[in-house]
Amino acid sequence: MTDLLRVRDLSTRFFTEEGQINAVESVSFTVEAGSVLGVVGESGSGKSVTGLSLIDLVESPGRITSGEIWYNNADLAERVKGDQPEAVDGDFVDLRRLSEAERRSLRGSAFSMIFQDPMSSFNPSITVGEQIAEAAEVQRRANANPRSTRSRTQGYGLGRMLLDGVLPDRSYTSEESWDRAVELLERVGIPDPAERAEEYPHQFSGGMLQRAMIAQALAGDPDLLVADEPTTALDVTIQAQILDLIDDLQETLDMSVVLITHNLGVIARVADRVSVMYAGEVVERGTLSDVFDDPVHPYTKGLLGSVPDIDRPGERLEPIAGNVPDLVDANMPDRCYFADRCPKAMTDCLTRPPEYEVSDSHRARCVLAEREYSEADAVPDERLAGPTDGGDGAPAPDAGVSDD
Ligand SMILES: Nc1ncnc2c1ncn2[C@@H]1O[C@H](COP(=O)(O)OP(=O)(O)OP(=O)(O)O)[C@@H](O)[C@H]1O
Ligand code: NI
Repeated sequence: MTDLLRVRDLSTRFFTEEGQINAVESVSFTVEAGSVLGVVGESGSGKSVTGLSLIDLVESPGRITSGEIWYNNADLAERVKGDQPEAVDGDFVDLRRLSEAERRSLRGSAFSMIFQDPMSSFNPSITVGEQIAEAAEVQRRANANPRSTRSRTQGYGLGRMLLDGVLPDRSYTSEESWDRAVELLERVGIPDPAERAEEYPHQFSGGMLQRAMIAQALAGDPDLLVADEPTTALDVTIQAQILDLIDDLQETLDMSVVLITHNLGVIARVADRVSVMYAGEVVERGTLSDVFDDPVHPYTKGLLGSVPDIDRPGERLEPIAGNVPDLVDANMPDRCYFADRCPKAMTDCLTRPPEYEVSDSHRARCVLAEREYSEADAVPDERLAGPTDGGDGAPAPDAGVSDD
């Protein structure tokens, strides 16, 4: 299977008054062409910021601070090669080394995104059909003249992303784009699409509007759709329908999907590959079966509810008690970020673990990929979970930890 995206050591930080927040920390993963990558993890683990980073939508005070995002696109590689040979490797282009204008021109056409709340993607005072036609129109014009995608900011999530603006009336969109909008609405399963296209967002149910947002995201025929909690706000039956739709579109349109969710059931239903995020890092990744049937990281096992208590009776019976670290750089311990919550923490875990290779397809940022758990090496509890260290990264002392 060919790769669509190869993400290497990507880090995204926010520079806030509270300090530097390491929202995404040296993350690597691959998105295969024509497949679904599920990104799962607790709230605050960096899933959304990872998705935004992929399509270059991180806003101030945040920015990508390092890493590479290699995108497989032979035409783009050919176009860029002359000016920027260092940004090209075969058919792959490192998006991070492209100009702002070049990256912008890929939004909507190469990459698109949908969110949890479709209402935020639509302007309430413009018909749904018109807004989808605008997205189609922008892509049509961009395709005609790839270097001139203009921006007009107005502030509706997806619309803004796709066209950076809302055109004031229908005269700006062509008949062709309107027809395309109706076709897209039909494609996402909206009955009577020609009539529904004339309606306003508030006339759509939540599920129907979610479908319409997907239609809008598909207007540019993207290679990659990033779907951030696309079904979280919907009731269970509708959730299943939307997931099936995304799965179906992924196959018939031969695009790749990055599906962000905290729901393992959602992942199990549609993902081919899985990245498990914890505290801004990908702690385990692999095929669905690598991660679900053969998890290595105690965090993954905890998420799956399969950490056996019998290994350490009487201790941490809750699979994953405690909270995700706050990701403020100064508070991040110089040890495995999960060690404080881990039922299998060993002295090895007092240094930062690399990503270990479990198999060709499977990686885990945990020493248990290499060795068995040993009771003899268990870390004394005083060295974990206490107040954060003094900043030099040394573990807290073994004795004399005060409780105040
Ligand atoms: N605009 C911002 N300014 C400052 N910090 C931010 C901003 N956006 C995100 N963060 C921080 O980045 C970290 C990762 O957030 P992110 O939204 O990616 O988590 P998530 O895994 O998507 O969580 P959830 O499941 O709740 O959506 C969090 O610590 C969050 O506070
Ligand atoms: Ni999120």
